[in-house]
Amino acid sequence: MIEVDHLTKYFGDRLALDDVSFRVESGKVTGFLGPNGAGKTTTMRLILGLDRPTSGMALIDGRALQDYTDPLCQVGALLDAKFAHPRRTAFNHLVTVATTHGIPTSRVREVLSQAGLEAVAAERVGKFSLGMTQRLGIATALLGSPRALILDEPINGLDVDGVRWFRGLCRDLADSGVAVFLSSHLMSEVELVADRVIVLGRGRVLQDAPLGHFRRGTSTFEVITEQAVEFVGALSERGAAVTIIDERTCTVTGLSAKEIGVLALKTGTVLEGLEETSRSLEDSYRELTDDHVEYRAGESSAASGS
Ligand SMILES: Nc1ncnc2c1ncn2[C@@H]1O[C@H](COP(=O)(O)OP(=O)(O)OP(=O)(O)O)[C@@H](O)[C@H]1O
Repeated sequence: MIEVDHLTKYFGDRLALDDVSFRVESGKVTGFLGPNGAGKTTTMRLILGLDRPTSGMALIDGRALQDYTDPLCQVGALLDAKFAHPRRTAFNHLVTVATTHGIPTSRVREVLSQAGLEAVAAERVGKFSLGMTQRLGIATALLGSPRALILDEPINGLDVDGVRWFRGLCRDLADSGVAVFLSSHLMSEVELVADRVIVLGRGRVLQDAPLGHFRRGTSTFEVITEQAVEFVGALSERGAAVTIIDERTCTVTGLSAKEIGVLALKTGTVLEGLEETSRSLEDSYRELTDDHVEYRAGESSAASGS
């Protein structure tokens, strides 16, 4: 398990992380979402001991990563897509990392197979597409059979096959007890693989919940009735948010289907239609982070403090 405990990080006078705490549990895939500049990479670097926090700490199964003698067997990481020397072959890159960490070459063949890179093992890394480079980065992270995996934007550059492969890999690793922690700025990527989602905005945790929680918050119902005018009044009085579509149709959020049905019964409203029309998870994630976006198209510099 990865424990992040009250991490705060300043770069000069710039506050990048503000008292961030969460857990990444073993046996689960945890998505780490947030807009550009939210602090995802900074958090991952602090967990890996690549930067020092201003305050707080990050622990892997109760100890800082630097305190382990076999860090590669504790945490495998992919932070930078340009991690390998471009003139090395994929095989040689993996062998170099393996031998410097006392890992046998047989493990290199295993991770090449896991990453679907056997056919290109003898090719130079410099010729790899972004997707192949991501696969090699993930293979490298897997070398030490680690108990936790930290992957920064791993889906970036993967094609449809690659995403399917990655989803299966994450599931298998989590099922074998690994704590999988992966970042993205897109909910559409994270919802494919994650059990739990942590949303970061401007250095703060905005949400930390199972994926299903995001789905629950997105239920909208389309209601069709000849008595729409009266029923809209009753729905609003009951605290629902109602949008009138036409004289017979409205959409309702904030109530369950059962609550809408009971209200219709009580008010003598004949419902001709009651259908759930969920918004996408991406919509609810955008809504959550909208006030915390640091960089937007058309803005020349980062907004601050608002
Ligand atoms: N070495 C550094 N020096 C100064 N500021 C930094 C440094 N690294 C990160 N920052 C700042 O810290 C904040 C968080 O950056 P970080 O890269 O962690 O965000 P992120 O969520 O990973 O974003 P992205 O999705 O764009 O990679 C940003 O405002 C960034 O400019």
